[in-house]
Amino acid sequence: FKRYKSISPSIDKLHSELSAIVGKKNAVSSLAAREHHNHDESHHTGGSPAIVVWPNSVQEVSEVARACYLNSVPMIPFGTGTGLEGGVIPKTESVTVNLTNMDAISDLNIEDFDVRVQPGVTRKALNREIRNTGLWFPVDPGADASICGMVATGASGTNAVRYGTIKHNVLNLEVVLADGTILNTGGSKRRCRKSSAGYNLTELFIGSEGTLGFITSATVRLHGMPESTLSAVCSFPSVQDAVNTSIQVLQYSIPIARIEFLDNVAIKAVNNFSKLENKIAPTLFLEFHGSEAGAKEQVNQVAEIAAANGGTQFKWAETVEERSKLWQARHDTFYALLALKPGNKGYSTDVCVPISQLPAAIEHSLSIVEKYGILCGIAGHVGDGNYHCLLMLDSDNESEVLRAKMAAEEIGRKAIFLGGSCTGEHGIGIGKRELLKEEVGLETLNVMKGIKNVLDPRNLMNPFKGLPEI
Ligand SMILES: Cc1cc2c(cc1C)N(C[C@H](O)[C@H](O)[C@H](O)COP(=O)(O)OP(=O)(O)OC[C@H]1O[C@@H](n3cnc4c(N)ncnc43)[C@H](O)[C@@H]1O)c1[nH]c(=O)[nH]c(=O)c1N2
Ligand SMILES: O=C(O)C(=O)Cc1ccccc1
Ligand SMILES: [Mn+2]
Repeated sequence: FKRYKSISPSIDKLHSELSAIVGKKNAVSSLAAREHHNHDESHHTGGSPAIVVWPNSVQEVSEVARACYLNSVPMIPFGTGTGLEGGVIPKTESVTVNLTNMDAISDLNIEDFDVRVQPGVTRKALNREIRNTGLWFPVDPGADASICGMVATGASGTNAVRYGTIKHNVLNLEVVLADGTILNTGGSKRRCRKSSAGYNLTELFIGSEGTLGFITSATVRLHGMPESTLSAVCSFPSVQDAVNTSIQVLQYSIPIARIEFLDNVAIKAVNNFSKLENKIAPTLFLEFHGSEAGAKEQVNQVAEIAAANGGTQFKWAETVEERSKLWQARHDTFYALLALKPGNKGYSTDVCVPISQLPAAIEHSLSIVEKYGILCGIAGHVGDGNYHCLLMLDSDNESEVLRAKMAAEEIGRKAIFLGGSCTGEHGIGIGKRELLKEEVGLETLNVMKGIKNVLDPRNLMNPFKGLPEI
């Protein structure tokens, strides 16, 4: 294989220093390693890292950070690379720190419903490990992402309407700062449900996208498995009818576990990709958790609301297999949509609005994609007011790339206008830095920059991501 030819001699010096810390085979500049770490699952592109390192412990992460810090070389934390905002893509000559070798699950406290995971632990791996405890970890982005990566992006998924996002499920974080300092955001060994002690540094790191430091372990909450789980699909005459149903379900405070919207394009894509036979119509995928009687009561209430909005009778996923096929199809919607136009890339939007504004926001998004002539499928965690338009684009078609970018920006801007956010769960990454400014305002942005400056004064942690330029 070809070795990386550094543009600065300091990279070669740093490479030997890193090899001394993590071992030669864990500090690599081969083309394969560099290419493996030059993309995520988004349409974003950029460069490759100069060196990739695989530390095996928090001490090694700290020493790696210290070496990069002293050599003034940028660092990029890398989880499972499933991000949708280009967060792991180098924009400058950098060292990528792949944290997946650190994959311990420890401190499982069944009575307290909590556990500690290192960055190599994915949400599925954790759930496999604890399957016999009667507990589970509910935060479920479509991909089998690392839990620490989910913390870094402020992720959520289909269960958030009932169980919260990652933010509501983190109790403490161990982090390594750019200069190698190791700290616990809530204090060493803290794992209580509540604390009013000092500033909330745990939340500061949630959604920090690798720009403040490395998350080297997360203490997260677990939940009891429900006694009864019922899943169903319901289709509606219009997008508005489906969305109104989800708003009313929330207004009645029905503790629904999952309420996911797919538009016609997404349903067609999912049918093809996952071999399902749903009616091509605006659709809700639903799930109810509770005692047997409790789940049934929720079903009756939601069925009544759906019927009042013109919804069809529920089509039930009867068996465990059918149920997991249904939710796997929902989790694969991104790839199902991409498969509609092979060779195309998907530009995903991720707006989140107050639920009362969902109908206006979705209607506006549909008018924007029509205006720009972009093929788009919509999938949404409508119970949270969060939905994604996947804008399909041929990356060789300059006009289409530009039109998709403009459409995504207008969709984000409208959400901000409606009191919402340009990103509910994917993060700012490379593409939404200007929207962040519009969303939070200059004063707030300046405080963010001040915090960044204190934690990372040399701007070495994942530069050109998250925040607009300092
Ligand atoms: C098909 C499909 C479906 C979905 C999604 C992706 C795909 C491909 N996602 C997006 C993605 O799974 C989500 O953003 C994950 O949180 C990313 O976790 P990774 O470990 O892959 O982070 P990845 O390695 O991609 O990194 C993402 C960002 O976090 C930083 N980072 C990663 N690990 C870190 C660590 N230990 N310390 C510090 N920084 C770190 C990186 O530097 C980067 O900026 C998603 N998301 C979502 O919220 N809801 C959803 O429904 C979906 N659905
Ligand atoms: O499936 C999801 O919820 C995602 O976040 C990924 C995605 C993005 C855009 C369209 C469909 C799915
Ligand atoms: Mn999503």
